[in-house]
Amino acid sequence: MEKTPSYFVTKEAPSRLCAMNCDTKLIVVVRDPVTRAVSDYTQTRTKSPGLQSFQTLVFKNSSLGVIDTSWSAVRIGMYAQHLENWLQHFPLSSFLFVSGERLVSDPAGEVGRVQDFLGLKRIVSNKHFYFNQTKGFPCLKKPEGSSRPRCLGKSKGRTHPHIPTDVLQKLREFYRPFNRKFYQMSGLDFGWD
Ligand SMILES: Nc1ncnc2c1ncn2[C@@H]1O[C@H](COP(=O)(O)OS(=O)(=O)O)[C@@H](OP(=O)(O)O)[C@H]1O
Repeated sequence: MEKTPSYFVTKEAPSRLCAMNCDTKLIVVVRDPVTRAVSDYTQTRTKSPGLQSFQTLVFKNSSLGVIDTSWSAVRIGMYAQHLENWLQHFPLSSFLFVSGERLVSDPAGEVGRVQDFLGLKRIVSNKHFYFNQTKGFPCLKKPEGSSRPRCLGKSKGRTHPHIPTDVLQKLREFYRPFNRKFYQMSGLDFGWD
């Protein structure tokens, strides 16, 4: 098993992976691309505190409101385009799409789907999670080999900066056709718009 978010958006990844093993099972965690873009920006800004504002980076031309698709924070969320590339090499049945939103609201349910997809016994269930009020996210009650609860690290679940509503709205409109196409291709409606 291996994971990195960049596989999904790397042009050469599907052909290379298929050359290695075309029966590989593929799990893709997707969340609302607007929130994803802000999350991505938040992450980059942590590493480069002098980074320009989100609204400066997201537009190619702010007066015309043209979204800059060359900005990776935007490009990665164009899921339909990336999936199209993967479907040249892998059948849809090789994929499990995990909802990033449900991973937070119902972690056991989403992990249950992962276990089924991988042909594993449903070992992880509701009883393994609790909602940590301080973190604001679900955490593991008792990870294997430890007697103490464990949440994901500080870099997961950071507070996002405030982005003006009209900017988010423009981005939401931009993503709508890509989202619709992604729902069609995957056969799943993630309800992002
Ligand atoms: N249980 C739990 N605890 C903490 N965080 C959770 C959890 N479940 C999902 N998330 C969401 O995971 C987001 C970070 O994941 P990334 O995809 O950025 O991770 S990575 O790219 O693989 O490093 C992170 O995004 P941000 O909120 O933008 O930080 C979280 O919203």
